[in-house]
Order: sequence, then C-alpha cells, then structure tokens
Amino acid sequence: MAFTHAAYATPGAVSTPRPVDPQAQSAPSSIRLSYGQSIVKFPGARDVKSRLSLVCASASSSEASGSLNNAAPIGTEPTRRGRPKSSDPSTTTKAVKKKAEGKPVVDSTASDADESHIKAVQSQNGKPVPAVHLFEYEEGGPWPCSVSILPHLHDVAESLADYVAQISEESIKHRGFFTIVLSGGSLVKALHRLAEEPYSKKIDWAKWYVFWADERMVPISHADSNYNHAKAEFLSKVPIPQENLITIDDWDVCSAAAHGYENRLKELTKAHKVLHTTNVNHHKYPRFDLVLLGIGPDGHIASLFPNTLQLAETRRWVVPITKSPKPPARRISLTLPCINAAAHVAFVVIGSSKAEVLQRVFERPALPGALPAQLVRPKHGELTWFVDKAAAARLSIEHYSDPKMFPSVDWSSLKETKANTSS
Ligand SMILES: O=C(O)[C@H](O)[C@@H](O)[C@H](O)[C@H](O)COP(=O)(O)O
Repeated sequence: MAFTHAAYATPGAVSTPRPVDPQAQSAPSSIRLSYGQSIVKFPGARDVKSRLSLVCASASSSEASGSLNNAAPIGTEPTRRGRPKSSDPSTTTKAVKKKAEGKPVVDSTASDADESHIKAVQSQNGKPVPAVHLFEYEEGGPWPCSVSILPHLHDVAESLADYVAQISEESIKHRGFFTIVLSGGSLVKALHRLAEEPYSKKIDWAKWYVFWADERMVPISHADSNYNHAKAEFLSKVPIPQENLITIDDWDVCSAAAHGYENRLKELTKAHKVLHTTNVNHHKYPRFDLVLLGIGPDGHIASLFPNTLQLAETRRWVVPITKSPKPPARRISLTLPCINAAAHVAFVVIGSSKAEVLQRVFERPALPGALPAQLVRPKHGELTWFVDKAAAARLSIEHYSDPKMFPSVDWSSLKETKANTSS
C-alpha cells in the first residue's frame, strides 16, 4: 500500500457545520419546512476551513490514485471557534510547490503513461521522500445554496425540468448555446419530464451541448456507459443533434481518455465559443451553464471518491481514475475546480438509500476529502439541491437555528457572503 499516514491529529481541526436560514436573521426561531414546492434557502453546512495533508510514502505514481485512509491535518491548530488557525498562504495548496532542501515537491499537473495524473515525489538527492498534498476548502464561512425538498420523484422531475428549462433559455438568450453536464446513476431518470410538453416544445434543443461529469471506460454502447444510460432514459427522446453530445471516444486507456476529453473541451472553448472559460485560482476552467450531479452513499460525486488524490487536482479539467470503489474501476471524471467553475451546479438526490449520506453532507463535519460532495462550492455560481422527501428524512432543518444543535450562527459573515453573492 502506497499511502501511510498518521491518524487525524485533532478532530477539533474541523469546525462544526452551521446550517442556518438567512430568513431567520430577524427571528431565529425554528424554520418551518413544508414539503411540496417550498424552497428552503440556507447557507450550506460546510463552514469549514481546514487543511488535510496527505502524505505519500512512495514515489510510485501508479499508486497515487489509491485511496488514503488515514490522513493527518498538519499545521492546523483549532482556534476557540473550532476553526483551524493557520491560513498562512505559504503553506496552502497554491503554494505547495516550494523547493527547499529536504522539502517535498508536489507536481499535480504531471500526467503519465500509467494513468496517474499526480506525480507525488521528487527529491534533492535521488532518494524518494514523502510528499505532501494539501486539500483545502476554497472559502471558509457559510456557503449559500438552495434546497428544494419535494414529495416524490415526479415532483423532483417537474421542479428540475422548470429549473433546467429556465437556465437553458437564459443561456441561449445570452450566449447562443446551452452547455449541460450529466452524471451517471439515477439522476438521469429525473430528466424524463423535460422530454414532455410543455418543455419539449419550448426548449431550443439544437442549441444544447451535452457533456458528462464522468464516464466509465467502456464502449458507449455498453450497459455501464453513462452516455448509453442517458441516451436511453432521456437523450433519445429529444432532438439534440448527435454531434452536440460530447462523448468520450477513447475507452482503452484512462489517461488518454482523460486527456482526450479535456482537449475536446478546450477545442469547444476556441472554435465556436460553445464553452466559455473562467479563471479559478489563476487557472482557466470551462464555465458550463449547468452541471447536474448525483451523490453516492459514500459522498462521492461524478467519479471523485472520498480521500483520493484526484480531489486535490488544481489544474486539470479531467482526470483518470483506475481504482474506483464503485464498479467499473476505470473511469474519467471532471475535477472539482472544473465543476466549481460552472454557473450552476445542481444535485439530484432521490430515495431513502440517500438519507444517511445527505445528513452527513449537511449536518456532520468532515475533513476535506472525506466527503467529496461537501467540496462542491461553485466559485461564482449557484448551488441547488433537488431532494425527495425520502432522501431528506434524516435532515433536521427545523433545528438549524438552534445554537445548541448547530452552534453559533455568524450573522455578520452571512451578510457578507450574501452581499458578495449578489454583487
Ligand atoms: O457514473 C457514476 O457512477 C456516477 O456519475 C456517480 O457519481 C453517480 O452519479 C452517483 O453514484 C449516484 O448514483 P445513483 O444515483 O445511481 O446512486
């Protein structure tokens, strides 16, 4: 096993999440949640600014795609409020490439033949040295999102159809195209309503470009293919030109497929400006109009799984995965910064089997990397959750303003976040 590391140094390095209702500012009593079309708006539960250091003991890049089960936050000292004190930029992810004697150097941009995109170790004297990679939440403080809790799958489908149709219309009006990213799994079922009236008639399907957040390394005709699944459930029922379905052509070698898909996206940013780009932390990423995500029982999104180095990617748009815990093992996935560069990101979460993970995402602190869904924080975009009643069963939204359950609502930083968002 390539990775070894110390256990978590201190659970206090991660603050307790603070989901709150902005509307409760004047009357922070309980939030009444009525199921149906009501939308509960509150900042996300991920008020965490913490760093997680992953120590790679081996220089073998082929092992860099393995998972890291025990990782220690280093240099993070809990403050009185439970937040890590250190935010010294010289020790953050952005600055991790420091070269000092005996200090490890992480090159997260390297790619190689054995399908790993992260070269973990270099050394001054030729001997392997441990390398450190840092995960970090982009922002501390409350993270605004909208949560729509609906009774059943068909209500989710209706609400989602309205939402997608509206973003499609706005995007086509402003840019002439609509770029939508699909994931695999059950979310595609919820899209069927779009193929029916009135949506089917009013959407300008010729302007749609469809991408995949992740794809399994199988031919597109294979039952496991996310493209195939989306085609059967939704795409075959609407008149999107086949050439606007941006599929993964090469399914032999993960690293080649990841590069190929990334290049395809880059071409679309140049040729017809189908895709716009935006800068995130000084790197260019595509700005999709909408990314739709499902969530796995372990909190994975797309094919980004808990405690894997792919989560720490800071430059690539697409990465290979060779050891996915969810079969099939070989996949490619958009990276977190790529997802977070989108104008809109929406989760679709349906069924009682998602109740536990949804509760963990909203109400439990996790170290960065342990719950990838908590790392979805669109930098200059909007985050929305479409959840059915069964999946929401374990959420205790009515207690979100109770300081005993969800401590210390920081109203001033909430105002700041809202102001920034609206500017
Ligand atoms: O290709 C995949 O496996 C997916 O893109 C994956 O991220 C999926 O969206 C979730 O695992 C949820 O899937 P379910 O909704 O089917 O549980």
